[in-house]
Amino acid sequence: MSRTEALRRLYLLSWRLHRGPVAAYLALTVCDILATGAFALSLRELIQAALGKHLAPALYAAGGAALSWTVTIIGGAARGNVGNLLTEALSRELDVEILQLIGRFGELARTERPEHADRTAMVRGSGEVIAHGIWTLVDGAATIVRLVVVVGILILVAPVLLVLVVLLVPALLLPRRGQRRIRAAAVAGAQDVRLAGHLHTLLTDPAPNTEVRIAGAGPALHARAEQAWERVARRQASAQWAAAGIGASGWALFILGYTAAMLLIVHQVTTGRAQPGDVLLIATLAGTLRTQAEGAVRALHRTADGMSALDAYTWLHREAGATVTAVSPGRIPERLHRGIRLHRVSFDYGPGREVLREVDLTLPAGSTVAVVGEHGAGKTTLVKLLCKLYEPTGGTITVDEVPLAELSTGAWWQRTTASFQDFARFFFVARESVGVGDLAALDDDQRITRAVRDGDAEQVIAGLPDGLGTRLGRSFGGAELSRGQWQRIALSRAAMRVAPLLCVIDEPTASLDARSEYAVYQRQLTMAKSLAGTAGTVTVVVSHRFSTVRTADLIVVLGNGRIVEQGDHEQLMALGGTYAELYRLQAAAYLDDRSAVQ
Ligand SMILES: Nc1ncnc2c1ncn2[C@@H]1O[C@H](COP(=O)(O)OP(=O)(O)OP(=O)(O)O)[C@@H](O)[C@H]1O
Repeated sequence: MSRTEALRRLYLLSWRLHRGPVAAYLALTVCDILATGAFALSLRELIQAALGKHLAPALYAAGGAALSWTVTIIGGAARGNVGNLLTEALSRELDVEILQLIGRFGELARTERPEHADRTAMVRGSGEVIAHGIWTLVDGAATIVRLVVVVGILILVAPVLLVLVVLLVPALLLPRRGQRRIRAAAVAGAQDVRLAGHLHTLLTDPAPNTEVRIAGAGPALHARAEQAWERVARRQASAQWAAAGIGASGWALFILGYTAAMLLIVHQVTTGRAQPGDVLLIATLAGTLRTQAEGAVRALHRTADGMSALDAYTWLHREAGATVTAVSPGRIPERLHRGIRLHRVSFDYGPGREVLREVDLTLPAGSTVAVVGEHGAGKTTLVKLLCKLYEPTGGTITVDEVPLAELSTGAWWQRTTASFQDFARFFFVARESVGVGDLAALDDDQRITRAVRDGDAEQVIAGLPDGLGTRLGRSFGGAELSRGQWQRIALSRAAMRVAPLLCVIDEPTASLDARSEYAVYQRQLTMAKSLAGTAGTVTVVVSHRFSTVRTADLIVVLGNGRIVEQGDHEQLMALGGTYAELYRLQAAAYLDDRSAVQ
């Protein structure tokens, strides 16, 4: 979508939303332009009639000037109010649309790129700036028409004053160059603004702030945030000064021209080639010219902000469009018959950051697969590839022999459930916090109750004052949960879908004690078995605790981006490799712990 298309679209949207106010705004704008011309002409008549001592024409001209002045003042105020109403209505629509567009980004790799994050941060919540810019643009156009009217009258009186109009051009155009500098400074500082925002979150959000306080890192983080803001302020200040200098040089030329024109008219009056009234008229009109030109420049400034946000909005449309129009000819099977296969799959987060290297792996339909390995081995990356959150940079993933890349991302997500270690906390009532796992079933209490059971969260819900109707999250006056309890809510959410083809549980029990972990895992296994019968679901569990995953059908050990070992528990123990060594180490540590307790 180009800028022109976006403008056209937004004006049409405003027209559809508020025909009456749009029509009123345009009518008031036309009246305002006419009133400006009428005022200047009435003034001229008034001066001529007064100098000629003609009372009646002087009175008519005075009436005309008063009327046009009234239209300018009252109409201007009304136009301001109607403009605000239009801006507010459009900004609400835009903010909703912007959120929807951001929500359409499928692949994480793209959204994680810093330049992508910067532009998204610029466009998020910018509905008001865009809407304001859209209506300021109309204002600017009206100001330019008013200028043309004033200029026309000026030239009628004294053609030599055309030079003033020529001198207005640099005065009007140079500030745009200054504005471009200011916009470039905003773009260059976007990363620092985000950094400062992140540091602000660390310093103010209760969860990270606890850690920050205990670590005594507060002052250092404050200093970093200050440095980031200082960099932003320095860039902006230098751009603002440069813009002010450029703008002032344009106006200096105009003032020189204005002084010369006045001297010329005075000279013409003294030599009898012009009337004394012309001096007054020209002084008034030149003043109006300057006011209108300044108005046009101000409108340009305000429009420039709106246009830079509009550019980010058109970029957002293009990015979201690219995601939506991706060809997805493959059909998602009703149930899995063969399973999911990785053929020489590689993935990197950027040049030189390869995390997975030529991984070959078969996840048979109906199986439970455990992925284990050291920190940073690539376990989460692997399951995110299966979830189609990233596209492999090499090789292919197939679902019953259909390449995953050919399946629509949205449709695949409809048949996927996932619970990650950095799970989300929805500060809604508990019913919604679970039900959001399958929006279509948000009102289905039976499904939600079953999901709560499958997520082993029955006790959590029972402990809440209004059960499933309790609001969660203290920041909204609701009940606060422990991390482990939030995690059970997340597991319940993941259990909402009826027949997923892929069920991912990444570190499902990291916040739970050993007994709870065992119970949850058993429950997940039972669920996996039942889903395997319903839809041939592949359940992938990522875990560091080998004791809990020993019953999985297949255990995959990742190391250095490759599969080091795979098989079931007995096979891997018999192999006597990494798995066997780590399993024995964990078991010994557990026994030591127990004997220490006894
Ligand atoms: N979004 C990202 N951008 C860039 N690099 C990333 C990103 N996510 C992970 N990595 C890098 O990829 C590597 C593998 O990370 P991944 O989270 O897949 O490991 P993991 O085995 O799940 O680790 P853990 O057991 O600690 O959760 C790490 O070195 C990490 O730094």
